[in-house]
Amino acid sequence: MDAGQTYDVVVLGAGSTGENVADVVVRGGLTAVLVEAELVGGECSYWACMPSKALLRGSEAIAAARAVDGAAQAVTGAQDVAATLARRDAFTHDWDDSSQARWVRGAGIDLVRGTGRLVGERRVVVTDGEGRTTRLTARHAVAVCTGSEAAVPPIEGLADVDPWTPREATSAKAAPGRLLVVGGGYVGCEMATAWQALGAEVTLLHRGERLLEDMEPEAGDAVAAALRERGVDVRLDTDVTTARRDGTEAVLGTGDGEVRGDEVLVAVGRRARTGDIGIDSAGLTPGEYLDVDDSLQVRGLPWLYGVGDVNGRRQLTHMGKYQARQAGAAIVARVRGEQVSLADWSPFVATADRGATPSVVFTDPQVASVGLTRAQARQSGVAHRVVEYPLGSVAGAALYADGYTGTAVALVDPDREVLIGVTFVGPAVADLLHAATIAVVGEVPIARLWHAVPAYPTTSEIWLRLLETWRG
Ligand SMILES: Cc1cc2nc3c(=O)[nH]c(=O)nc-3n(C[C@H](O)[C@H](O)[C@H](O)COP(=O)(O)OP(=O)(O)OC[C@H]3O[C@@H](n4cnc5c(N)ncnc54)[C@H](O)[C@@H]3O)c2cc1C
Ligand SMILES: NC(=O)c1ccc[n+]([C@@H]2O[C@H](COP(=O)([O-])OP(=O)(O)OC[C@H]3O[C@@H](n4cnc5c(N)ncnc54)[C@H](O)[C@@H]3O)[C@@H](O)[C@H]2O)c1
Repeated sequence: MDAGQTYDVVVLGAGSTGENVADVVVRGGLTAVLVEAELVGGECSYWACMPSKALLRGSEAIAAARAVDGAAQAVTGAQDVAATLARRDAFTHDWDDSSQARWVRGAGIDLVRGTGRLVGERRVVVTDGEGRTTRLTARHAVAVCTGSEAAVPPIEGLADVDPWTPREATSAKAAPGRLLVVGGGYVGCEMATAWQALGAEVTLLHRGERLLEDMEPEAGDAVAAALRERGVDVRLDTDVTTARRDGTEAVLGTGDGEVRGDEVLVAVGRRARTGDIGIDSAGLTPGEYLDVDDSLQVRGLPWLYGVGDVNGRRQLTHMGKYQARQAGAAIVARVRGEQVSLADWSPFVATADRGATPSVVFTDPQVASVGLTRAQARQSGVAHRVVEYPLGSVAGAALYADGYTGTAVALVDPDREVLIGVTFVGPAVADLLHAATIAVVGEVPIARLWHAVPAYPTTSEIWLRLLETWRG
């Protein structure tokens, strides 16, 4: 054991969240160390957002060209799978984190490689691959940013089929012949889209009655229809209860009989990566999400913060980075003895986690949403009026793709006349989303939105159509 080092802030986990906590506190004049067991950059850079979107982008570009008469005639060949995988590898830097490690050091943050564990209040011990240990003490705060890992459903025999987790699905070196996907959420829908386009025969097994069940129903319906049109066998209301290998084949048992494939991707959500990080030394239960307040401080432990996927609030890269900015600001302010307001929308709290979280599912069609869905508004008793409009009727969308079909659903608070939720479903709707996020977060009155004039002929004219529909 070395003599140990002391920093103002010790950050456990150098994923996108941890990197941002460290950066914000160092910019605030504190010292910080990042502890990382695997790759600096975490899940998003190497096994999640970046590789999955790189896998999806090629077929999306081809579909966009095929949807424009005149351009479609130029698309005469098939997608080059090897080149697509090579482009994916370029985005992950071949799973080499040296450029991100360089950024960390350049930002004035120290980096200790190895597995960190809490061993008491503000104390962490890091063990590297050779068994060497480093003791770290935080003067002010430890930020736990250890993320999440794939949840494993209780399916009898599942371990025997050696299933893919999202990590294998985003880093595979070749398309499987037949891929069985269990789970019809974000990962299931995106990876079914990607691997079908790259040559696999995909069966998507989803136990619910609709894909993307937490979103507006138009989303799951449109994505299921598009997947089926591309040849994916989408089976809804299908519970997988058993799994086994029959020679090289994977066999999944469902209420409707057996399904056979070469690989199985299990995509049924996440669990907190807190199982072996010593949180029991702080009186917390290993394996559970960290219970934090809006400044991301663990309740009852003022020196401990839980930021990003590890608190289970919103498991999205941009929300982890947002939480990191808010938590970092709160840590710096508390060290300076300044007042930290926990009021909604203060500089120290992650209010947008509740009711204003944007997300995009990068299927084709895409699903871009922020704020509440109809079902969420109903469940929480929030007064709302629904305004809908077909996206394909907007001139910009019709120009974008022949036969463009899509939907916009907006929820308006009828008393305050502000937007509380917006969902767009359609090709290339991702970049429509930020305007909606600004309207929801800014609580921009409908009367003022009439002055936000969309350029003609862009798909953003959907805003005008929604306002006209609201007015009636
Ligand atoms: C397939 C897939 C696709 C996704 N696509 C998107 C997307 O398009 N957009 C989006 O916004 N979100 C996406 N997400 C979600 C996104 O990946 C996560 O929300 C994000 O990576 C969480 O970041 P984090 O820093 O909190 O955790 P992580 O990225 O998991 O980082 C945690 C880090 O902590 C390290 N660590 C853990 N324990 C220890 C320890 N004891 N000691 C030292 N280090 C430790 C880990 O090695 C890791 O580097 C996707 C997720 C998946 C699975
Ligand atoms: N584009 C993006 O932003 C993006 C992409 C991928 C992942 N993510 C993030 O990662 C998270 C994890 O993605 P995910 O798809 O694994 O989770 P998810 O929560 O989106 O979907 C999981 C699905 O699995 C089903 N399920 C749960 N337990 C099951 C069981 N025992 N058997 C069968 N089905 C079961 C659920 O009903 C749900 O439909 C997402 O919630 C999201 O936060 C984001």
